[in-house]
Amino acid sequence: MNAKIIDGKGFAATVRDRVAKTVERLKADAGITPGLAVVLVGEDPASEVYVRSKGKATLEAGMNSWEHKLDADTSEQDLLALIERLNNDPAVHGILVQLPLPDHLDPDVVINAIDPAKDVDGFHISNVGLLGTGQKSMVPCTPLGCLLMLREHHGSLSGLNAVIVGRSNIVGKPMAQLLLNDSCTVTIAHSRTRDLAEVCRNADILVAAVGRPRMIPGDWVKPGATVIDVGINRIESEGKTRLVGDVDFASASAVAGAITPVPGGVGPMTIACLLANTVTACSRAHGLAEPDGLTS
Ligand SMILES: NC(=O)C1=CN([C@@H]2O[C@H](COP(=O)(O)OP(=O)(O)OC[C@H]3O[C@@H](n4cnc5c(N)ncnc54)[C@H](OP(=O)(O)O)[C@@H]3O)[C@@H](O)[C@H]2O)C=CC1
Ligand SMILES: Nc1nc(=O)c2c([nH]1)NC[C@@H]1CN(c3ccc(C(=O)N[C@@H](CCC(=O)O)C(=O)O)cc3)C=[N+]21
Repeated sequence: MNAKIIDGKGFAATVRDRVAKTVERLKADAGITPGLAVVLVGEDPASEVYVRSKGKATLEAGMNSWEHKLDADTSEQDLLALIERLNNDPAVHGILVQLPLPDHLDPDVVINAIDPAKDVDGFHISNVGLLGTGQKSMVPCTPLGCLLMLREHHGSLSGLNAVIVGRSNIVGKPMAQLLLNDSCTVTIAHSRTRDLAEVCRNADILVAAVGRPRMIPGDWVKPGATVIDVGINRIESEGKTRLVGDVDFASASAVAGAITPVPGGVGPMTIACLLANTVTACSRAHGLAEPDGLTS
């Protein structure tokens, strides 16, 4: 193995520490405690795990945390009523509605009901538009975490060829916007892309956000490239479930210059950035200076 392993877990601990220090300052100087409300509809086991770890991380950073667990058959009206209540609650600075939602709920309607200033996921159309035009917004946590790791590793990203595999609204598209804002030359690939292997081989920065276990092998990776593996896939191996990414780590790490592992890469950074966004939202709500190094 030649690649440097980008330690997302370690970097996330640093970000969380910075968040905790900012929270302490907000409490001491302004008497404000940032607060995050997470809404979970239904009983998806993976979502329950994420929601629990988000709640734990929020409390550890010294912030207030609220979990709203609703039945799988909750009506749109009831969910929108809860969001309205959280929008109007001054103690709540961030609202996250865990995705995916049950099929009878339209995620666009639900997300766009969140006050954009409290939309710590950065999924509201206002935030998407602000990011797309290079204005101050709330930035989606997973792409923000990837960007912070890339900047930490490379310094400037200007002029680098970035290829993102995946065009979802929550990962691929905002990742492309952020890398474009940092002056990368950006290609977004997806399931209809022709000769994906060749497209990937052109990447100085390769971001995989597909949801297919170990889909990207080492011979798609340009020697020395930086590989960011967003994929979180649960697979059965030797009678146990384990997590693997969208990149075949064994072969890719022999070629890449640097690579994020799964677990311990992008996932922990996502949670750290959620905390960072909550503190940013709180600071903006009170007209206070924003914490340094925690936004795009
Ligand atoms: N670490 C973290 O914090 C997070 C991890 N994830 C993980 O990241 C992965 C992606 O998530 P998400 O963006 O929500 O997924 P989506 O399913 O919404 O999007 C997947 C994308 O991959 C593309 N794709 C599918 N198959 C292929 C293929 N064979 N070749 C090329 N492209 C393909 C799809 O193309 P098309 O549009 O053409 O269908 C689509 O654009 C998942 O494993 C998810 O669990 C997600 C969020 C946070
Ligand atoms: N509104 C919304 N916002 C999200 O940000 C959101 C969402 N919905 N739905 C689901 C995805 C997925 N996601 C992850 C967060 C942390 C880890 C994480 O911490 N992973 C650990 C491993 C955790 C484990 O062992 O299961 C790691 O990669 O090391 C993974 C995935 C956020 N998402």
